[in-house]
Formats: sequence, structure tokens, C-alpha cells
Amino acid sequence: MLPQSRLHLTCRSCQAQARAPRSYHHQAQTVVRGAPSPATTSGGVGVLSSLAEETPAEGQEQDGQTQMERPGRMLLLSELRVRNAAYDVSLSRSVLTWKRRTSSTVYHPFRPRFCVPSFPRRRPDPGVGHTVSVSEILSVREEEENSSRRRDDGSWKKIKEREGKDCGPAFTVSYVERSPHHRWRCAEVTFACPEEALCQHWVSSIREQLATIVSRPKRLLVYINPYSGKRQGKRIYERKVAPLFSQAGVSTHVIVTERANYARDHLKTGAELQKFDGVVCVGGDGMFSEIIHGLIWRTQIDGGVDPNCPEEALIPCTLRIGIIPAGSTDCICFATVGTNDPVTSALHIIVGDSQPMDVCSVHHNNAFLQYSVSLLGYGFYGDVLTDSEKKRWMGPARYDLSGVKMFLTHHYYEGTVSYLPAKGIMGTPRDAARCRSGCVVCQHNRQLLPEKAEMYEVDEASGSESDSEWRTLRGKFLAINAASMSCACPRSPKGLSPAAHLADGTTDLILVRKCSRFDFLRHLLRHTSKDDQFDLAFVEVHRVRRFRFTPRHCQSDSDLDLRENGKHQIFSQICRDHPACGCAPAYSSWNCDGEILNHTAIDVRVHCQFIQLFARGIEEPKVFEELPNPCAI
Ligand SMILES: CCCCCCCCCCCCC/C=C/[C@@H](O)[C@H](COP(=O)(O)O)NC(=O)CCCCC
Ligand SMILES: Nc1ncnc2c1ncn2[C@@H]1O[C@H](COP(=O)(O)OP(=O)(O)O)[C@@H](O)[C@H]1O
Ligand SMILES: [Ca+2]
Repeated sequence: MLPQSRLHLTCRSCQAQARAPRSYHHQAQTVVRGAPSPATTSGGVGVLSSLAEETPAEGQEQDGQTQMERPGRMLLLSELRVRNAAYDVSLSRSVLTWKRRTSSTVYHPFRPRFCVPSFPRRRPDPGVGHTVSVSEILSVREEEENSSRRRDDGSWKKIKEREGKDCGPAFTVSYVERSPHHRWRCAEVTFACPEEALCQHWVSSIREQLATIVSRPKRLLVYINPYSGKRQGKRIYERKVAPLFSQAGVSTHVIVTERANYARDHLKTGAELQKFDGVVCVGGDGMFSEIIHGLIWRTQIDGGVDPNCPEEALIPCTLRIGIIPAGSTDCICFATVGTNDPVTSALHIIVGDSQPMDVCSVHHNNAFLQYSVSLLGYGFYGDVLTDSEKKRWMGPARYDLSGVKMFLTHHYYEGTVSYLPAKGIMGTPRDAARCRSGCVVCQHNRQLLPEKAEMYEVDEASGSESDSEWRTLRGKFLAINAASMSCACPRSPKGLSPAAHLADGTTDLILVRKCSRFDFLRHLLRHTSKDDQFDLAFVEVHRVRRFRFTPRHCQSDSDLDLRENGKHQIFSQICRDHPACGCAPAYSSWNCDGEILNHTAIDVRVHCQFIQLFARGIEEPKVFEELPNPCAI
């Protein structure tokens, strides 16, 4: 009986009879499993074949010849040509590998043309192998004999010309290539085949492998905020992202928002979510916030849960969210991918990455206010946001101006902070280790959580979280920040809390007590350097599951919406606009992922791994030992 898959060892006999190594002419073989391959049935020129029962084990010698190194079971192995040089090309279930044949000195030299000029390179080593994980192959296409393709410079070039001569049948594989600073690029390699049938066999085999990756999205719902950041959202999507989705066969339904909360409301009520494998937001953190509010709401309604009832156990969202950064800070993208680059984000979406993330729910007097995944900031960051909203016309620069202004204003706020420390977990906010792709701290701490801790209502009176575990602090604060993740962004590459974790079920509560302007500046500047921003007497940080804040002047139910409370509002406004008057406003506002909250007295709890992103966390820097493929685009 024939086995199930097929292994080809082929050669270009007509050109290579005298040149190709002995193994390819006299011992080349085809391991056939199942139906005969197009290559062997075609009787095509130059394909030598024989039958064998099994693919040889990894590294095993066969007929005196060591097979190419390959992880997993090999599905195909052929001698193909890349830019007129002979390569041993193999496909297993997990990797595609191509390695230049070292004895092929008669072939044209391999002349790489690089499209990523800043990439660190070594001299080309003809023997060097390229290995691409099948999970990072974006697409494969068969080249038409006389097809033209657009060059990077916009002109058109025939495939034949590019290959230097009539290259015959060929197929092109697009795949992910890593660049410095966590950026990903789409690279391409074209393999010329000795005959059409073999070419088609390669294309269909690679497509079959891609089809087995069930985590890849096929249909996406895309929301674009045309006013995010520098108002380039639509352009970024159309120029950089849509072509990649189309190339990878991902279909999209694109909605350009018409007003604030348009995307949120559409997700809540109108969107046919069952038709999609994910939602993509093109914009900044505020736009992402809209998306999660719509999705979380919709998930509860579809699951028969009342999202407003604090006693209900919330249902986590399984529909993944992709972020194409086009906003002003884009901290959620930066902290989950490592860079704010639309192409990189699009590629993470295409390959179907998944990254769980914690979500904080914010309540006021048991009434739900908002969710937060990155920064909840009172005092400095709340004031910066409030001030910056009036300067939206300035674009992202508004934050710099408001940042300097609020630093000079130097307001402090009195209040009481209570928190429930995260006990028995791995990791502290002062760790040197960082949350990275496949983080063990996140996995470990997730397992620690009792089912109850995931629930919306974790009532300290009824369960393990007794009142005695709460700690309370009173004082005057310049800033009260809760960072559920590092909050790294281009302004602060290590973030507000560099050791915070994306999915460990905790938030880092950072309290900056009243201090001099000079000391506060030292603290702020440390966000932009390697120095430890917590190593200051007036700063403390706690890893917590839950916290509450009550401003001094509103310790009863009368914590009204400040924007509706004329007296305080007017008073605060005067002082904000006249810093020299010396009056300190009683209240700041909470900056909740870039949105201003209506209340100051809040109760916050973390929901571990409550949403899923098309991301994988920041990857550890890779040592670039291999050359990139010539055609990175
Ligand atoms: C005077 C020197 C100041 C240096 C301070 C540097 C520290 C910067 C830390 C930034 C942390 C940002 C956390 C993320 C917040 C975003 O959610 C929010 C909204 O983003 P977007 O919707 O994309 O506009 N951005 C901000 O609140 C901006 C804070 C800027 C503070 C200077
Ligand atoms: N079409 C629109 N018109 C006006 N505001 C919008 C629109 N779509 C979304 N918004 C709102 O714009 C705000 C900022 O969006 P965001 O994408 O975060 O940009 P930025 O990073 O520049 O702040 C969010 O509060 C969002 O709700
Ligand atoms: Ca966290």
C-alpha cells in the first residue's frame, strides 16, 4: 500500500546533467504517499523518481547521502532555482527551507538586492540556508510565464527579465521577515521549477499546509477613525494594509467612522459578528477603547449576561482584535507588538497571532463607567488629557504641550487609595524581567486564579478577599496611575510600569506623592531613560487585583459628575487656566485609555485575560545571523 504523502527529489536534467551532484542524477527519489504526483505522472523532463515507503527520519543518511536538515516530516524536496542559482528546497509541515547548493559554482552567483537598507548584514554565504516557519508564510502564487509585477519603485517588470532569462514555470512565496526594532516585513522568494507540474505541486502543497492553520482570520471587520493622530488612518489602511490582506486572501468589510462612538455602537447593535473572524481598528488608544466597549457589551448581551449588573460573571471576548496604529500615542499597539508600524500589525493579523489581555472594569457607586486595558491615570495624566482635548487640532503634539503645561502647573490632589494586593503571584513591579511573547508569568498567574476571581463581582465580604486584606493610604498625590500593562510607547519606550504584564490578572498601582517640581521632573524623565522611576522616596508601586480611590472632597455619595457640578468645575477651570494664582483645584480627572471619566471616586478590578488581540507580545530581540531574503517589500 502506498503511504499518504509524497517526497520529490528532482533535478534540472537538461542543464544539470554534467553539473548536478551525483545524488540528484542517480539517486534522486520520490517518496509517494497516496495518488501519483503531477511530477511523476507528467513524464516531465528532468524529474527522476523512485518509490519509497517512508520519508526518512530527520538527518538520516539515505543512499549514502545525508538529507537536508529539516524539522518535522518532509513533504517535498526538490532542486529548484532562485535567481538562477540551484537550491535544495524542502517543505515539511512546519518549515520551508531553501539552501544553496555549494557545488554549483557554474551557476550565476547569487546577488542579493535588499529592500531594507538599514538591516544589519553580513557578506552572503553561498551555503547559508533560509528557513521560514510555515506559520509565517503569508501566501504562495504561481508566476505566469509572461507576467509582470510591480517593482518597489512603481515601475513594471517582467518576471522573465527579473530572472535574467526565460525561467520557465515559477512560484513565489511571501513570508514574514523580521527587521530591527520588532518590525516585520513581507519578503518574497521566487523558485523556478524544471516543469509546470512540479511548480503546481509545490504551490498546492504549500497552500494545503496554510489551509491547516485554523487560527488565521479569513474575514475581518475593519473600523477606521479618519481623525486619529495625524488624520492618516484611511491612507495608512489603503496603502499599507489592504494590499497585504488582499494578497493573503483575507476579505474585509471596512467601515469609516462618522462620529465618536460610531464603531462602539455598531458593534453593540448592528454588526453581524458571526460573519467575522476578528475586528480590526485603525486608530489610536481611544479608538481601541471604543472597540472593546462594543465587543464586551455585545458578548454579554449575546451570552444573556447583563453588562451593567456588577453581580454578573462576565463572559470573556473570543473574537480577536487587531490594531493598525494610526493614533497619537498608540500605547496598546506598542506594548503588545513592540512597535507602532501598520505593516507589522497587519502581518500579525494575517498570521493569526493571539495575545490575551487583562481588562480593568471601572465602577462608581456600583454603576459601571468604563473598561481600561492600559493606563488609568488621575492627577498628572488626567490633567494632561483634559488639557490636550482642547488642542486636538494640533495632532499628537498636543500631548507634549499639555505635558509641559501640566508639569509647570504642578497640581496635587488629596484623597484615599485602597487596594487589594495580588497575593501568591509570580513577579513584582520592580522585576528586571519583562513581559515577553509566551510570558510564563502570565501563564502561571492565570492558572493561580480561582474561577471566582475572573468574575465581575469579587466580593471581599463573601470570598477569600476579606476586608483585612485591603490596604488603605491617604495623602496628597501628584499622580495616581494604574498600569495594567507596561504602557510603553514611543514617548516612553519602557513604559509607565516596565515590568507590568499583559495578561497576569493584575495592575500596577503607582502612587506619586506630593514632591517638588524638580523631583517630579526626575521621576518623569526616568520614563524616558534606563533609570528606575520607582526608586524615589515619594513614589510607591503595588501590584494589585483591585483598588478604589476617593478624592478628599467627595467621600460621600455626592461625588457628582464634575462636568455637571458647576461650583467645582468653575473653580478648577479658573485655576487650570491661571496657574499663577496658586489655587489648587480639588479634583483632577481620570484618564482611562485616553478617555476622560465622568467621576473621580472609582472602584477598579482586573479581569484576567478578558480579551484577545491579534498579537503575540513583544518578541525577544533576535540575533540576525542570516541574510534577509532579497525581495523584502
Ligand atoms: C515633561 C516631560 C514629560 C515626559 C513624560 C513621558 C512619559 C510618557 C508616558 C506616556 C504613557 C502613555 C500611556 C498611554 C496613554 C494613552 O492611552 C493616551 C491616549 O492615547 P491616544 O488615544 O493614542 O491619543 N495618551 C495619553 O494620555 C498621552 C499621555 C502623554 C503624556 C505626556
Ligand atoms: N469619525 C469620528 N469623528 C470624531 N471622533 C471620532 C470619530 N471616530 C472615532 N472618534 C473618536 O476620536 C477619539 C480619538 O480617537 P483615537 O483613534 O484614539 O485618536 P488619537 O490617538 O489621535 O486620540 C476617540 O475618542 C474616538 O471615540
Ligand atoms: Ca496586567
